[in-house]
Amino acid sequence: AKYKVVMVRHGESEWNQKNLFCGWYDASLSPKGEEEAANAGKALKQGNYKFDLAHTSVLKRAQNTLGAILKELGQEDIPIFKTWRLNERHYGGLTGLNKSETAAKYGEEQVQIWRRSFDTPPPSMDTDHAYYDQIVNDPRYKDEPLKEEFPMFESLKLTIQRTLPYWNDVIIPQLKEGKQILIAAHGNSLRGIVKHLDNLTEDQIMSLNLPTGIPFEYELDENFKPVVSMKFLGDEETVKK
Ligand SMILES: O=C1c2ccccc2C(=O)c2c1cc(NS(=O)(=O)c1ccccc1O)c(O)c2O
Repeated sequence: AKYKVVMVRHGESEWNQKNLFCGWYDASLSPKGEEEAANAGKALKQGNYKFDLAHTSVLKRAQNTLGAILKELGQEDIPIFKTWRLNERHYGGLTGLNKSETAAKYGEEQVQIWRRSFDTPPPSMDTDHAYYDQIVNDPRYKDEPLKEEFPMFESLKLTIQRTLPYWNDVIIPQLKEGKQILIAAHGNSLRGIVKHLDNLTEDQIMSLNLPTGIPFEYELDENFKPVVSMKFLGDEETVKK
């Protein structure tokens, strides 16, 4: 195929482990997540992958997944682009809540509505939220997003709408230049790219849960249409999961 691009969802975070909505909170990888990241690097090394550059989010669980992979590959010196547009979906006021707290606060039926909907947003993260200051005042966001576009909540639709411009305006031109690219990001930002590439419906993308720490490859034709979609890379055992 004319183009290839490799993507990987970051390894398990400490908040995934505790089943908390994480979103824009900058949680660390759990020990398991670190191991998943190293295994992803081993799988890519096995496949003899050579990257020219990488893209990731401004969140350390994705950045550290990328770092572990590049360390395994011995390619730690390639350019790394970090962008809020590849961040995880912003879960607004649900950030930091677990399953029972969410159901207790909003009711089971509201949870089911949120789970099933593409464009129903969670409640906003208000200024009194425990993590509001830590997130909004983070120096990483000094230049962007702009004040007026800084999200306080996101539906999956809104997440995809702010991820796709980065794919189209930054990554596609680099693919056209012949760059071999690795993207280490989050479940929902990667859903946006996958939905776009495979022209999936809202229901199809909502039922797709990308596994953590298992790289997958797209092979694209000259019009960036998939010739091979989501080919998982890894040892037989891992890929079979
Ligand atoms: O409440 C939500 C939700 C609310 C607002 C936007 C998106 C979602 C959402 O995407 C979601 C939810 C719950 C669960 N399962 S859960 O009810 O077991 C659950 C709740 C809270 C924290 C983690 C849990 O696993 C999911 O698997 C989801 O994908």
